Amino acid sequence: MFAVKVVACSALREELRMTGREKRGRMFVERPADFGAAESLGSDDIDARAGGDDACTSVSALRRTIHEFFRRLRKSTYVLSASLPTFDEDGNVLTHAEDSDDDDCDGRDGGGTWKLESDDDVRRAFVRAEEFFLERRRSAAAAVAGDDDASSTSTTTAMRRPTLVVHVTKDPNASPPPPTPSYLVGMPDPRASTTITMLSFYSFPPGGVPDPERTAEVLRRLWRPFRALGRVYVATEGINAQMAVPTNVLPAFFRCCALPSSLSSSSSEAEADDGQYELSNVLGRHVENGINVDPVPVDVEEFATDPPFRNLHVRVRAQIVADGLERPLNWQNAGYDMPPLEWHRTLKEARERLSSSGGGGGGGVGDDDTFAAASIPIVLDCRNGYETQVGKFELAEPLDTENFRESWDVLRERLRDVPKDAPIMTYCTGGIRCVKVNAYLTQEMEFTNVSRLAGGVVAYDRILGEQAPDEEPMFKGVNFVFDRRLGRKITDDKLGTCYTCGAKASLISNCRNDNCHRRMVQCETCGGSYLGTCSEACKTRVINAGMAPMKNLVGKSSCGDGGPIASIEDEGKEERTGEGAIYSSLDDYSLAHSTGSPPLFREIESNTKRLLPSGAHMVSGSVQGRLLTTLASVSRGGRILEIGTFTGYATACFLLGAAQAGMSLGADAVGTRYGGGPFVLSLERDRSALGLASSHLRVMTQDGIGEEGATKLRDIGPDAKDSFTGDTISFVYNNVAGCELLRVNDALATLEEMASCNPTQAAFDIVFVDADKTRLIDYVNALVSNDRVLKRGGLILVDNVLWKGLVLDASSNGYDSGGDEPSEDEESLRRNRRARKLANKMHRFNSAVVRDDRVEVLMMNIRDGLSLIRKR
Ligand SMILES: C[S@@+](CC[C@H](N)C(=O)[O-])C[C@H]1O[C@@H](n2cnc3c(N)ncnc32)[C@H](O)[C@@H]1O
Repeated sequence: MFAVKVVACSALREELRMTGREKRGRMFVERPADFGAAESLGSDDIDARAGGDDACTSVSALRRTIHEFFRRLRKSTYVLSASLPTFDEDGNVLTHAEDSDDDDCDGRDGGGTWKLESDDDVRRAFVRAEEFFLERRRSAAAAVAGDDDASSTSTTTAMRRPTLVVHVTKDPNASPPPPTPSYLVGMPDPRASTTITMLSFYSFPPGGVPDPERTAEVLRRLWRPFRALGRVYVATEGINAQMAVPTNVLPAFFRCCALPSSLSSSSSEAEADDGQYELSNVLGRHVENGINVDPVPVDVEEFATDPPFRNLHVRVRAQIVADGLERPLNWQNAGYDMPPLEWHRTLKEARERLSSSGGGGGGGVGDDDTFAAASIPIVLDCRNGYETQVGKFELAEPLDTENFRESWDVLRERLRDVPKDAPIMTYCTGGIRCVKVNAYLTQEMEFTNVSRLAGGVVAYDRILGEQAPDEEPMFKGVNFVFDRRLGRKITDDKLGTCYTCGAKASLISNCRNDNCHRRMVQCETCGGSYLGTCSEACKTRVINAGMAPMKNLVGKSSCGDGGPIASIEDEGKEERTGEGAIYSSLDDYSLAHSTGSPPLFREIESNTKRLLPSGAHMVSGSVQGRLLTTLASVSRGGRILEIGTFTGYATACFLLGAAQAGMSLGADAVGTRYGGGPFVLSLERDRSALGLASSHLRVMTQDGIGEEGATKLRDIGPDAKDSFTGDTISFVYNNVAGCELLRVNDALATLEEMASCNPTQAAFDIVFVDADKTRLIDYVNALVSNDRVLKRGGLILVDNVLWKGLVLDASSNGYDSGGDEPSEDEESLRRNRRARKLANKMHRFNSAVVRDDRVEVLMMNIRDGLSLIRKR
């Protein structure tokens, strides 16, 4: 590759509105395979060779690469010229032309530059550049050899490419660019805006969007000059947009969206026919209720730290709101679009009528008869349950759906006995969902007096604030919105209940543990103390993962500032499986879609919590347990060695897997320690643990792993801890797999002994190292130094290799075990120091084992980290 500096002249930059990044830079041009041999050639040879080469060195190849580089460059509007870089006397690359903003555009055929008009010009340019580069390298080398004082800076700089500077200048003969569209004339630079405005709009144009792909393309191009970000969906039924636009260009943006027929803004030859495309058919006058603008713009710095959108995504979708309806309805026939102030008045009067009739009043919802007697409309909140939790209109009934598709069944049920002429008023966040709801009520359910809040709660909030600021809003609490703020406070009422402590609350957030991400209402106090997570477990995970501090959700005066992001895609997003379950995290989801653990294993876990609670966290648990069973079941011989039995959870998992392996291998005899066959040997030093483990395994082997065994396990009492009196105990599971629990003083010593002089014992397929985390490398060494204990090709499993996430920090700087944290008490300080020390050790082990070429390592980020180490 040739590295080439490319520079666009200022006139082009201005015309094409290039950003700093786009106007100059380095690109790479393919280099002919034998070009490097030029070093040994004289300049005549080089010239001769250049004529014969055709790889990169043609005008068209160069233009193609340049075109990719400057995406906005219009073909046939520019010319190319080249020059060599210039150097100062210290050897620094000057290349002043590329750094100057006032370079001219009238071609460069003097002063060290030459035109690139033919393929020969290009080839010669590269040859010249190569020759120049080699020459500089030779003289730099000579300078270093001949003069010890020659600065190394000078040497390296002289050897550094670019070898060529290519100037892209405006072609004076090119036809003039199309006129700037009227809406862009005089528009300020959007980069100069100090605030960003959030806005949303939708359109269900009569006749639909004729060509969604083409429309999406046009919108992308049309909105590019505004530097707008957001998510826009285009479907045959319409357009739905959530956007962030620099505030200083908003008026121009509105003018652009309202254009009757816009596309005179085409900026490349490929776009020449855009003028034919009537954008007014899909935008412009058909944007329902205008553009909903958030009245409180976001500061650019704040926006940049946590942007709700990173790009402008204009995507084609089957529908702009997924409705799940079997047949499409006519979205033009969707009841009365009630302006916000009329809506406000109607509700207020209804409230007064209701209270003077002795009915519910306040925020209550009466029965249909009371409402009918007082001529109270049925007000339906058509948002999902989680949106309604923190705010709603007085008198409104939530549909309480999990997703929009559920609305139809709920509406049928709710309105079954309601007279067809009863007044029904519907609302949602921005109005789009109610277009569909009201079309359904009108066309499928034949209601005749249906209205919807024009522009939804967002428009109501804005228009009431602008036009009737003294009115008390009929909407109480927080309006849930689908951008990073999640909620916008309309009144101080707290309608929600804190997920964590049960107090009244109105802040909505998503749990900061990415694996959980539960959407929840949480009070400020819990938001702070749980670091934006939903539980102690998630908080620990976030701390261990070293996540950046939470955005200041707490302490913000309104939900309109700060808080995590929810995507617009959440709207109508399905969170269910076909069976109707809802999952709050990926962990939950994966668990639910894995075969469950047998009932007996659940009881082993709960017995451990009950009888040896201080060590309960050490149990492998269901997900890892399933993995252990699976690995054992596919092992070559079903022979497993476990180091660290504790209460026998993993032992039981292995025993089940070993038996499965034995059955699929057609083993005809029970496996034993010395004779081979499916067998689990587990080493442990703690008698109480062994007492519980042996009780668990006895039940497993006698009563099975199902409900019968589980019920028996519940009867185990504390005395089981004293039941292990000898040194060993053996079991047989399913007449195929043997199991032995062996009490040892030190598992490492036992292992080293087995590895050095135990030829009679049959080797194992898998060794689970789950004890004594400080000497892991010694365990691995004992297992890989010969094949007496672990078969060649066998697996070593090492648990806790992520050490609660602390290995991350240990890897970046190493924990300072002497560091102190003034706010912590002595005990937690001591625990922290120990944890960090162990994290350092674990990190050293992980680093050493992955470099050991006797093994291959797969570290899995499950539970506390499990490494699968295969002996080569
Ligand atoms: C993490 S627990 C094992 C958990 C078990 N494998 C499971 O998943 O259910 C570690 C066990 O190793 C035992 N242990 C620690 N160091 C040991 C050593 N040097 N020799 C034998 N056992 C040891 C501890 O007593 C403890 O019961």
